[in-house]
Amino acid sequence: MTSLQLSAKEEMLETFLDAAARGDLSQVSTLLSNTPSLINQTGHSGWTALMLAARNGHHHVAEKLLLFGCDKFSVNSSSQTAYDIATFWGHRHIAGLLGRAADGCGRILPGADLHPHENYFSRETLDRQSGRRTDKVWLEAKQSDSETVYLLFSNLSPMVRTVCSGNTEQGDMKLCLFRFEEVKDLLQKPSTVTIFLGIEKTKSPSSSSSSEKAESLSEPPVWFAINTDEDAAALLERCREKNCSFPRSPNRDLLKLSEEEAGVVAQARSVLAWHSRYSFCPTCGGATKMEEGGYKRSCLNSECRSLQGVHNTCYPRVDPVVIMLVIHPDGNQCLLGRKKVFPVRMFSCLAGFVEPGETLEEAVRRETEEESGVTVGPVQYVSCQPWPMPSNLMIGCLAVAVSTDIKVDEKEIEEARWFPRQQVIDSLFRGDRSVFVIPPRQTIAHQLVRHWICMNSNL
Ligand SMILES: NC(=O)c1ccc[n+]([C@@H]2O[C@H](COP(=O)([O-])OP(=O)(O)OC[C@H]3O[C@@H](n4cnc5c(N)ncnc54)[C@H](O)[C@@H]3O)[C@@H](O)[C@H]2O)c1
Ligand SMILES: [Mg+2]
Ligand SMILES: [Mg+2]
Ligand SMILES: [Mg+2]
Ligand SMILES: [Zn+2]
Repeated sequence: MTSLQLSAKEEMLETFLDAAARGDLSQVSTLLSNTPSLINQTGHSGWTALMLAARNGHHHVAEKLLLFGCDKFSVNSSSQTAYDIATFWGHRHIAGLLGRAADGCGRILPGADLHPHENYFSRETLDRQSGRRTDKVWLEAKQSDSETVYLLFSNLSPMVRTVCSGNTEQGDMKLCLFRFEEVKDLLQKPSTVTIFLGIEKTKSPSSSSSSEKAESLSEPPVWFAINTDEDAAALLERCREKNCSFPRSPNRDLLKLSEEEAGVVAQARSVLAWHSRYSFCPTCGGATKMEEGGYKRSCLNSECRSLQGVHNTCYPRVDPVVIMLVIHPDGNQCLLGRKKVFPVRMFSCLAGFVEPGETLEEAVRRETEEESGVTVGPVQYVSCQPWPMPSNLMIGCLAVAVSTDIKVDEKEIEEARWFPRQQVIDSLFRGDRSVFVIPPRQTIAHQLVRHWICMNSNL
């Protein structure tokens, strides 16, 4: 083989890898059809096409490469598979594609059977249809539609019934769903707050049969949530189901819902909580009225500054919180802390509210330093989680420490420690509670720790 031929081959390989990295599906397909041997080859970076597609979030390219039979278990010089790369960069749709347990990935990657980075409270089962919020006529018509679904909240807790599914995805609690006829008297009461949540997402047309297609011509059901101050016991009698209740401890009880229902509750509870806390205008203290299906409050005082221009006081709040898993400079230990209120032996990631005029990276560094005395260098975003207690957005990061001495802020943290990887694996995968207990899987703290362990699972 001449050197000219060799470089032509190399050039083709680099073109192929570049197409995968850019997400150019048609070029990837053409090159593979002509030269199937390209599929698992690595370029000078030591990365395969699948790794590059996984790095840059190109789902279609990853799918095509798998279809052509590429090897998803090959590793780069840092011993990362394409799955590890997709997970690290937060491309959960690709991680899901690569991590399906059926083909043995679960054996290699302990977390592969759990949707990576699809955090609890984050599944969107409703299409929010924000454009409809200003359409009063449509909203009113939908409120009395017999297909419309209502969730009933009392004191910001949704009515649920206890079930024993035995399946963590399905949950041990189910939302009680109501129809217009069952709640129409509540809708008339001035103290009731009713918000529009969205319409049920339709299934993809290609997967539906012809009878389903005819059905889908009518609009899918619309969902609303109601918060009422009516007597809770009387409200429970409205439900046809048994074992109904309004959970007393949202922090604990709302974690028992299915992934789908948790997503709806995250949205509903945060917006309802905003209405219950912001009934007066933050600018002039005047009375306000609800608008836009519950996504706006406007001041009734015609002189109020908040009526001129756009003001964030008129819209529902989201409070950003950084939550970080701080990794020791040796790469093999992580920093976890415990608050006095935590259950015995539970340690979690450090967390704190982002302050005005602060970047996420700075908030991670400041809160870590305040709470543990540890100085942090590089910060990497991983994934986020709506946390409706009442309306936090937990922004999950990995961070690397540049100092290791711990000095806790005793006002907030009782103890913080470096935990070796082995102890974390024992607690996370073997359920060993002798050293420490990790928060439940529904928390982003748990998922960050899992992410760190899985990232390095085949090192
Ligand atoms: N889902 C999870 O895995 C997870 C884990 C840890 C914490 N959290 C949530 O993150 C939140 C913040 O964490 P933290 O308590 O460590 O924060 P933090 O370290 O900033 O300390 C909290 C204190 O900050 C002050 N504060 C500043 N802005 C605030 C705001 N907008 N709302 C309330 N208090 C504010 C208050 O004095 C409060 O006591 C907690 O309330 C908790 O609900 C969730
Ligand atoms: Mg904190
Ligand atoms: Mg703090
Ligand atoms: Mg703080
Ligand atoms: Zn006002």
